[in-house]
Amino acid sequence: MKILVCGGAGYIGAHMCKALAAEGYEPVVFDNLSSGHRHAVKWGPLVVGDIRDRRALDDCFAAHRPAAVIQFAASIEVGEGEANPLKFWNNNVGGTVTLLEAMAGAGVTALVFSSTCATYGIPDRMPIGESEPQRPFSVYGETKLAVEKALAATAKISPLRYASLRYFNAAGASPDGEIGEEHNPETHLIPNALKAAAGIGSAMKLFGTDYDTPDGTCVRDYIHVMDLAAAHLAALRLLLDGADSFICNLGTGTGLTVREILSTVEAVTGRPVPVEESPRRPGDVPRLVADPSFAQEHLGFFPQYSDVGTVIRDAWNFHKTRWSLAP
Ligand SMILES: NC(=O)c1ccc[n+]([C@@H]2O[C@H](COP(=O)([O-])OP(=O)(O)OC[C@H]3O[C@@H](n4cnc5c(N)ncnc54)[C@H](O)[C@@H]3O)[C@@H](O)[C@H]2O)c1
Ligand SMILES: O=c1ccn([C@@H]2O[C@H](COP(=O)(O)OP(=O)(O)O[C@H]3O[C@H](CO)[C@H](O)[C@H](O)[C@H]3O)[C@@H](O)[C@H]2O)c(=O)[nH]1
Repeated sequence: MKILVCGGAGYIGAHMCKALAAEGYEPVVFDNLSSGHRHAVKWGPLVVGDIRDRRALDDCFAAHRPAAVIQFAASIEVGEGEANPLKFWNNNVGGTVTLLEAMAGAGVTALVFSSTCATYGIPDRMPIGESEPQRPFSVYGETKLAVEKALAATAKISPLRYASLRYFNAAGASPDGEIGEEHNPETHLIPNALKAAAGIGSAMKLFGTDYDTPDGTCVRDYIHVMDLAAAHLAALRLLLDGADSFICNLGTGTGLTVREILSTVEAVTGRPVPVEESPRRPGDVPRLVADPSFAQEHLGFFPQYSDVGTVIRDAWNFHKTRWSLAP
């Protein structure tokens, strides 16, 4: 059975394709390679195209006849969204709307969508449940929330059924080191800390040490990309079996501070992480931790890889090879 994976040449999408292939599905990647990598597409065909290009999508649906779509394609760098909001509205909202139109045209009714904890903004309660108000703090979060609204409205009047998965912080890499996180520029904490530990570039900037958290640094809920892929598979299976639409947080329920991550990076790599304490990064919120109860009940989702040592060991294993460091 073919599954169309939009954004499948990117970080999470590539891990998804590997997981799909391991379960006997054929992932067809549709990606414009704006931030993804041709070398990360290994488990099925790559169609180079843009989700804003209706004709390219129609041709792809006609050629491959996928049973469902998983939609990762987006602009994801929060700071870039503040500097260039129209790029984010055009790509994240315009692109996904065009994809929905093409799906309707092709008669494909099942969609798994990458949403984000960034749609919650600064939450009133912690951990964050799915019914927490959504008041995004960034253009990026606004665009993801807009897509969620487009999905809800479309599902009301059409056969579309969707799963909107609100990820917390994706991290880690395939345990065999075959694929991993290769954003450029990289803004995420764990790869940046590993880079600093490896002695590549200058010290890592630690953004904000005066938050109201146990050690003054931001708290996040890090989820291994393998566990994310497993949750997508579970969501996909439900939709293929005819389940109704649903919205689901994907996190572990455990919050870690930036300093806790840095000390685990030092323990795993056996190297110090040079740090430059810096002002708060605009758009960061102090604390984001998921309530994973619904994912547990609905998807049977119990992370297998997301303890922080495994997350960082797998990421380090991938980057060591990429940076040609001695084993
Ligand atoms: N990385 C995280 O921690 C995180 C957290 C929450 C949500 N998400 C969401 O998960 C998804 C995947 O994130 P990622 O970290 O793998 O990002 P990524 O940048 O590695 O992957 C995105 C992929 O989409 C492709 N793409 C972008 N615009 C496109 C377009 N118009 N047409 C076709 N392809 C296009 C890129 O080339 C890339 O391969 C995104 O939607 C992101 O918002 C990520
Ligand atoms: O070089 C760095 C990188 C990050 N951080 C800090 O580490 C924490 C985590 O930052 P990340 O950039 O790794 O992750 P975010 O929580 O900012 O980002 C996550 O949430 C975003 C929305 O807020 C998007 O969804 C994004 O894709 C997802 O990874 C933050 O306190 C950040 O300030 C640093 O101190 N130095």
